[in-house]
Amino acid sequence: MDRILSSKSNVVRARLQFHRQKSNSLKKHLNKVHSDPFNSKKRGEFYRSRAAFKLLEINQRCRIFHKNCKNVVDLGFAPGAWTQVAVQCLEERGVGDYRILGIDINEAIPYRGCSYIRGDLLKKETHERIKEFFRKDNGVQEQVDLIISDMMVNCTGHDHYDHLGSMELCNAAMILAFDSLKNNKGNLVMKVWHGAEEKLLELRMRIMFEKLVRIKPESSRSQSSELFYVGLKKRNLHELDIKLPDLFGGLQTLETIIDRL
Ligand SMILES: C[S@@+](CC[C@H](N)C(=O)[O-])C[C@H]1O[C@@H](n2cnc3c(N)ncnc32)[C@H](O)[C@@H]1O
Repeated sequence: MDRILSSKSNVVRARLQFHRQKSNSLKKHLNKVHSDPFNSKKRGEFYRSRAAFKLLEINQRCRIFHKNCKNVVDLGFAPGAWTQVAVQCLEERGVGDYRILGIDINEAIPYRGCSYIRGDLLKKETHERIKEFFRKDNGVQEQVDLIISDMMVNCTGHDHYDHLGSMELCNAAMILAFDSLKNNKGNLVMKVWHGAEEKLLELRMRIMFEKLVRIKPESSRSQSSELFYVGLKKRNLHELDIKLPDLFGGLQTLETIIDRL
């Protein structure tokens, strides 16, 4: 009987400890949310997520939403805060005839005046659907002025895996940029998860764009490994005789290309 009672009280003690731990971690989470100055609900803003503030900061630094920016692709659209920022900034600049296409592997609710396609950017079929969207009725293919990518894989918590997943998504965004971004004008914003393969990505971006800016926005949590690469003014790679396989070559190939730019 005594043994049953003591094992029962052990169970009760363990339960209490579990609830205490649970409420401690919940408290920690709530503290983080409440003390976050970029929590959009706290700021009474209308954005669908706090991600909006990162893009606002990037735009402040790089002026990506200018008056000649009309065709925009938002990769990793859901829940849609970056598209909200794009609409707001373009309307403020007086751009009325913009076309914004959001792409996400997950289901999402489109934003007013914008379009959305559910698709995986790692699949060729999604690239084809994006091109189709910007093809006019007379068959003329319109080029894109700006690609913004906030895509990220589901974090495993293992930084290196997450980095490799992010690199794959960045490469897919760069392939889209290679095919669809306007020469001598087009810009690309890309979320990058910091890690070992970043050097390759940086060289590719330096080849593809006249200018590369790396930004860690204040609104991005300091403990997070994310940062943003902004490529400004896409070079005319066709004129420079640089093909896609060259761009995805190894370190030595990339350095040789950079030397002759
Ligand atoms: C950080 S969230 C984007 C937040 C968004 N920028 C906003 O402002 O609301 C990252 C998104 O990338 C999407 N994503 C991840 N892998 C993808 C893929 N292969 N193709 C398309 N979207 C992808 C996820 O579904 C997720 O919605």
